[in-house]
Amino acid sequence: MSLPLTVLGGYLGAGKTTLLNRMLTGDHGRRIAVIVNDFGALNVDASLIADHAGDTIALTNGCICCSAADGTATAIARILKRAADFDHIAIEASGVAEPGKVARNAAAFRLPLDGVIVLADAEQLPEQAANRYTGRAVAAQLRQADLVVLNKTDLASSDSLAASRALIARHAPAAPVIETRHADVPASVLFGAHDADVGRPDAEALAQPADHDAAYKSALFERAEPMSRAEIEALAAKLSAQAIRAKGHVSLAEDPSARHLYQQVGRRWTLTPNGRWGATTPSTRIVSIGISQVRG
Ligand SMILES: Nc1nc2c(ncn2[C@@H]2O[C@H](COP(=O)(O)OP(=O)(O)OP(=O)(O)O)[C@@H](O)[C@H]2O)c(=O)[nH]1
Repeated sequence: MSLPLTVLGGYLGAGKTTLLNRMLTGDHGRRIAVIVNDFGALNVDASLIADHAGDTIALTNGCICCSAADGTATAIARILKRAADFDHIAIEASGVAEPGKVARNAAAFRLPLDGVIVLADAEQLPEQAANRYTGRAVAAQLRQADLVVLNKTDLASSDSLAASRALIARHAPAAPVIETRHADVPASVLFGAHDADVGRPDAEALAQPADHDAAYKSALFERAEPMSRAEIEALAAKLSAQAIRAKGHVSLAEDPSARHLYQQVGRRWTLTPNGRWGATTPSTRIVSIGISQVRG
């Protein structure tokens, strides 16, 4: 029995986990097995994924379209052993992965590809596309999309929204585009994104070797003692100057019993309560991804 596969791609912080959670909690009755791949040493995404009727398999340390491709194969094989328990497989690729390559790696299992959905950050896309380090990856991701979700329209200025639309039209001219806040895409659009008439992975781009593990560096900031809000602000200033994306949990001195979630995309960061520590020893662990390493 084979299960339809959806690959969620898109650059670091574009909203893939947010969209995945919508897929998992949507009122569509499908039981979804999930494979998530975080680039850094912590699989923060796995801890942010909503409760759902399927399984979540987390793959860390490497990008699943290149070095960790074997991990994907093992994860898919594990899911297929219990295929009767699921209706669908969703893979959230890391933010630096080429989702078309992830879909191609999964093709060995003869899973029907339901769609490659690529998220784009309406606020940051123009800058990411113009950046000499990130531009190629962002363009390749868009070219591989069956459906583009232009997300974070609430944060984007009218100029960056217009520039984002133009970039998508250039790199993914055949793909339908849906503009969203907080990846609010209806289930009817989420499933069945792959249509024979729309864009498909760019064969030339897929043939090129990728080595994202060499191009990007991930660093882990760890602190056992609780950190004050002022210390977090100072850390955020440093991280946002050096890292494209950072996320992790924070032990906040001002609110020691609550676990806090640090999320940073580009220069924008948030710190929000995220459950309690429970049996886990409170500590701060933030993984950052950038072109250069960040040390605490
Ligand atoms: N304001 C705003 N924030 C958003 C929106 N979508 C997602 N976010 C926030 O942006 C941050 C990154 O979202 P994620 O869904 O984790 O992004 P991601 O693509 O999974 O990130 P990586 O896996 O690290 O590449 C989180 O803090 C989200 O809550 C949106 O439309 N508007």
